[in-house]
Amino acid sequence: MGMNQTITVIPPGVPLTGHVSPPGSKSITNRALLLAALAKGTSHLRGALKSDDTRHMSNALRQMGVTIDEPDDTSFVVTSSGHLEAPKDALFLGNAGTAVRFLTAAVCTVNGSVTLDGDHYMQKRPIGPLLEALRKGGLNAESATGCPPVVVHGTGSITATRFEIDGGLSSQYVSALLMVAACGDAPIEVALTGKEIGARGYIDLTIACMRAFGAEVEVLDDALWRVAPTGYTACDYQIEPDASAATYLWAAEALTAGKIDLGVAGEAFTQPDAKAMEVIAQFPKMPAVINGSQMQDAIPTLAVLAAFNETPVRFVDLANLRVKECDRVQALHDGLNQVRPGLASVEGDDLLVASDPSLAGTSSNALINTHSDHRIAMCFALAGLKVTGVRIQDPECVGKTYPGYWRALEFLGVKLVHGEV
Ligand SMILES: O=C(O)C1=C[C@@H](OP(=O)(O)O)[C@@H](O)[C@H](O)C1
Ligand SMILES: C=C(OP(=O)(O)O)C(=O)O
Repeated sequence: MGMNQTITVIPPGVPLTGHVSPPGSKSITNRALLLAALAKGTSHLRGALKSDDTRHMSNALRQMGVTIDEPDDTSFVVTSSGHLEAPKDALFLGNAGTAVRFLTAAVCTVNGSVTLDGDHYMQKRPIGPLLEALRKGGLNAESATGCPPVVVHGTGSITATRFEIDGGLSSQYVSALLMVAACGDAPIEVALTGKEIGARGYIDLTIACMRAFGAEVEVLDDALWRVAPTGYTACDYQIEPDASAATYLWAAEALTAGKIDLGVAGEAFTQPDAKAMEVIAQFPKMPAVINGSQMQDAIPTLAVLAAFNETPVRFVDLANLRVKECDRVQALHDGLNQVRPGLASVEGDDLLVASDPSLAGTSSNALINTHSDHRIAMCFALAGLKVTGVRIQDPECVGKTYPGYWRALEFLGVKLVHGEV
């Protein structure tokens, strides 16, 4: 499989019904793996995601002396001395934003030099603000381009008492600093500067996970946190299913008027993208304006759903989507216009989806350039449930966060045709 491979989704013509569980949360798995690696002793992580992103995180931690066993498809058993050792080779982290950002801060605890690199997509994803914050905190972290590769020279201790971070481009910078802050020599304040950050819910996830591993985090106000120098304590940790993955199943259900049992109630999710459920439940009467800032990874799902809505939808506050695995505003625009010319337009960072309920049942010759972005592949498969002829390029890219995605659709009765371009 690769860039030349395609999957064509055959519209099922019937409501999709059945039981399909989304995999474990990527965001929580990568936080828990890191915190378990920073804790002395053995932690059992259950309900975890096994995918490219969590493989990159776990392999990097193994390179730094942490033992990670995988007794089954959804568990990691992490045994650590509580300290990360300098790795012999560079850490290769693919296109895993969480792994790159969280580890860039965490490896400041290493006594020695660490190089963190990713694939050519990752080498275009900005990390400058995080490096700047670490440097102002007295740490030595640099990159020639403002993107990976990053080189960190650690002394084995963190003497900073305050980190200041502009999280306007990515909330992951803030999460990264909060998590490493518990490993400081003294209490560390983490303060937001600059613009409002995107999905605050990811900061809540970070703090919840830190507390589960024994950290003490005080929320002083909505732009300031104080983290005590407790380090982390090993624990047994249950990871909830992935809310972003759930959005595709919720949307598939709405589009086909089906009934898909995810085995978990929407209200049970603590991840930001669970907010999309309320919007999906309104289909085909979705709101005229949808703000993407607090559920950014769900926007591709909602944008494709909007194409079948009764009325047009304007997606606003999407600047952050331009620095994801690809420029998602552009990729959604291009893909929707492949499905039917005129379906989408872009104004600044807003995406306007023209919407047309009569799109369902039509044919197209759409070839979706996914740019190897898992979310672009997964969301356009939804268009294929209603429009004949939608071909998704590089379908294996779903392995970043949802390796079982195509199997899940097949399990629900969707026929997929494999081909090549
Ligand atoms: O903290 C996290 O787990 C994530 C935060 C978000 O990134 P940004 O903060 O860069 O928007 C999100 O898009 C990403 O998939 C996961
Ligand atoms: C943006 C994403 O991932 P990350 O930033 O963790 O690479 C995503 O999963 O949609």
